[in-house]
Amino acid sequence: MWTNQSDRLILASASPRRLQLLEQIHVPVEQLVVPADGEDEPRLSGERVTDYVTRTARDKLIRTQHYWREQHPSQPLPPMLAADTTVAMGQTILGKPLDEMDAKRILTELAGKTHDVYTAVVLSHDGQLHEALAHARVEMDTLTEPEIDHYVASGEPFGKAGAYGIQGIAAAYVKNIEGSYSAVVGLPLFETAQLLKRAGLYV
Ligand SMILES: Cc1cn([C@H]2C[C@H](O)[C@@H](COP(=O)(O)OP(=O)(O)OP(=O)(O)O)O2)c(=O)[nH]c1=O
Repeated sequence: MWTNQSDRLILASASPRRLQLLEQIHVPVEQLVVPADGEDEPRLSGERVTDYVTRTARDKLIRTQHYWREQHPSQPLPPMLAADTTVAMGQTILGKPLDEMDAKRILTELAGKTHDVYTAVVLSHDGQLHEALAHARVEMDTLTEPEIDHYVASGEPFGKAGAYGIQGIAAAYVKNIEGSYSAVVGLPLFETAQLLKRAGLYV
């Protein structure tokens, strides 16, 4: 249950999935989308996947805090949450597909193998930053070329890390998952609730 009667949570994200997931656990939430290019953040050289995903979530939060302060110069900052979801095979990141060819390349890489999905969540409240990292292992079925072509033509892979949506058609291709399902969809609900509780915003 949300404890803060005066403030809603500002969701620093354009993702409709993250909004839905927060609503699922009854967090009163308002989305604030800072104009961005929608492309993946560049990775620093030698940066570990877990560091990359955490840094990216933190950057999204800080960018949105700046934007909010510009719009509301004399008001205190409300609680704000950002997240980043990254799909990886070992230390190789399989980002959002750039086009159809790229989506096919990514799906060919994932087919018949197990990969990692990491979602980092960052929450700011009362001048403090709370962070969590959730992980899942996802086993993808083998996929034929016509299956991949058909899936890419559905449009579902676009705007999604790893070029698939487990909450959509891709559920038919996911053989097994270990770890947080909601982390794969974009926001790990258990870890998010823990962060909100730690900040005194949720009981
Ligand atoms: C693997 C997987 C990813 N995704 C989505 C979750 C994220 O929205 C997206 C990963 O991109 P992100 O960069 O984490 O998020 P985003 O660009 O959608 O939103 P924002 O940066 O504004 O918060 O991929 C699914 O919806 N289902 C899946 O199964």
